[in-house]
Amino acid sequence: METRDLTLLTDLYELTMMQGYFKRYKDEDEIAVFDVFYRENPYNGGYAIACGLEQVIDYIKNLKFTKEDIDYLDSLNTFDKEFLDYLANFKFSGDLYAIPEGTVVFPREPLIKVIAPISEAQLIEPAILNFINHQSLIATKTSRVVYAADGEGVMEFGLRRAQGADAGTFGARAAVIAGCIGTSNVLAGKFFGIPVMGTHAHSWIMSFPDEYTAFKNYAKLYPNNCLLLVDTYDTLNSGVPNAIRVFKEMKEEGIELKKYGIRLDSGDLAYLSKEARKMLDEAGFENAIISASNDLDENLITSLHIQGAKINSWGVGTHMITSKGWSSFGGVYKLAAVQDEEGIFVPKIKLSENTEKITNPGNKKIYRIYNKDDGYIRADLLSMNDESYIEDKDLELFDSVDTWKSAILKAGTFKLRELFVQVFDKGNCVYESPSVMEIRENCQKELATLRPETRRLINPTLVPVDLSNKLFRTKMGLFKEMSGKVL
Ligand SMILES: Nc1ncnc2c1ncn2[C@@H]1O[C@H](COP(=O)(O)OP(=O)(O)OP(=O)(O)O)[C@@H](O)[C@H]1O
Ligand SMILES: O=P(O)(O)OC[C@H]1O[C@H](OP(=O)(O)OP(=O)(O)O)[C@H](O)[C@@H]1O
Ligand SMILES: O=C(O)c1cccnc1
Repeated sequence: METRDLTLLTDLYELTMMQGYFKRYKDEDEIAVFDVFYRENPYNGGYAIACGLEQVIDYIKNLKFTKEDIDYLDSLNTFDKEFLDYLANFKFSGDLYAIPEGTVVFPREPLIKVIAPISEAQLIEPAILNFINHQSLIATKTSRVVYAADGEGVMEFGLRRAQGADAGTFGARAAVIAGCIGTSNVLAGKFFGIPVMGTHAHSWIMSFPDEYTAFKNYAKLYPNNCLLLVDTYDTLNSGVPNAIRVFKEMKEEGIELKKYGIRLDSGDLAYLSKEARKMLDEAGFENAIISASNDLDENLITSLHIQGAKINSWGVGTHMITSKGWSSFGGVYKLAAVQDEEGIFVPKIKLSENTEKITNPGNKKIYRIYNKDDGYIRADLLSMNDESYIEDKDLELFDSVDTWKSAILKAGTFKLRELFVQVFDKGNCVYESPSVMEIRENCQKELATLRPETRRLINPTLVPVDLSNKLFRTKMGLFKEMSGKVL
């Protein structure tokens, strides 16, 4: 897709702090480590899906203050000439590490780590959080809807109800990554190379003198993709009989309908789908698809399955694209370390009355630990960047919240994988994003590494995100040092 200049997509306080850092350090900024992480799984689920990295990459690659940007900032009467001259030559010069898109992730582990001069790292905070928070939320919501659909295709229909054009378009990207088979959003199809699909609206039926004529015209025009919306007048007395009449006539005329069936968009979807299934089967159209839409979400789809609904294709819009019921992913960007004169990263901690909100200090990395026998994720391990762990040595894990809890994993019972990939090296992009359809495929594999008990929609078993011995000791040391101290 075309690149956009989003350099001013930041909060004013980042720029005012930047000017302060600039005056303080002049030639060489202090190098800082910032972590992007979230604290609570959306919908009280068992996981989230990391999404939005490609947009972070595009944004950072295109960071550049234009003359118009500088003139605008000048007009705010807040920034001096020396600082504006510095901005005019600004380029991101830092490193960035990330968990690849489509990976399942858990609370309190960094999805992205930025190591950069503090002013640069500060500027990019809001945009990074904007991309990651939005797409990770929609991807996580979608994976729940797709889970409920249990192998039946889910089409993303949300554009018209999304909170703006970006939400509709990047939301469609996230939805396809998390398992939707396609989207009705044509711009998203063009930008991201994802399948576009759909049926037709009530207006098509209403524009003809009668329902039969509307169906017939549609079927003749689109014999390869002919899902007829049957609820405009009377689903069982008019819509389904007219659809069957058209399917029969097309057959008699020797026109093969490839993908065909009906869409239900109102009324009791369980009852109507069962009745429609009987009518279609009796007429010899056993392979006709029955698609349903109308304010669906994971709970309604689950309920419709329990009710024995004969629906085998789902169109989901409003509730998925707006993540109804969980309005924000809640991702944050927190300082974890600063580099001293010797180049050593000095860990920093943010205290809180709420132990869950105390940050994990230091320049860190993440190991994912899989059970050797069944391949499921056993835990994630946050460690300091200079530590390394191997599979043939026992592994000690400390709980990151209830720090008195620890466990030892026996060597040979687990497999390890480091989650971070390097994305920027001294300002140069060293990572190529896979295509959206490749990320989608990878996401399916990722979801299969979650135990069914973690994937379920209600009261899932949580995956622990633990600390290494060194990180645990660093955290405790800083905690003791800082608490009670008036700073
Ligand atoms: N069998 C069912 N069990 C639970 N919920 C259902 C069932 N069938 C439909 N629903 C849901 O009930 C809600 C209301 O649907 P209904 O069609 O009655 O109202 P509506 O959307 O206001 O109708 P209309 O589109 O005709 O204005 C929708 O979210 C729909 O998905
Ligand atoms: O219910 P959602 O999950 O948001 O799915 C998208 C909805 O958008 C359309 O309705 P709309 O009334 O906008 O247009 P229509 O005339 O095509 O039904 C469609 O028929 C779905 O009901
Ligand atoms: O193609 C469809 O059926 C469709 C597209 C957008 C919204 N609702 C339905």
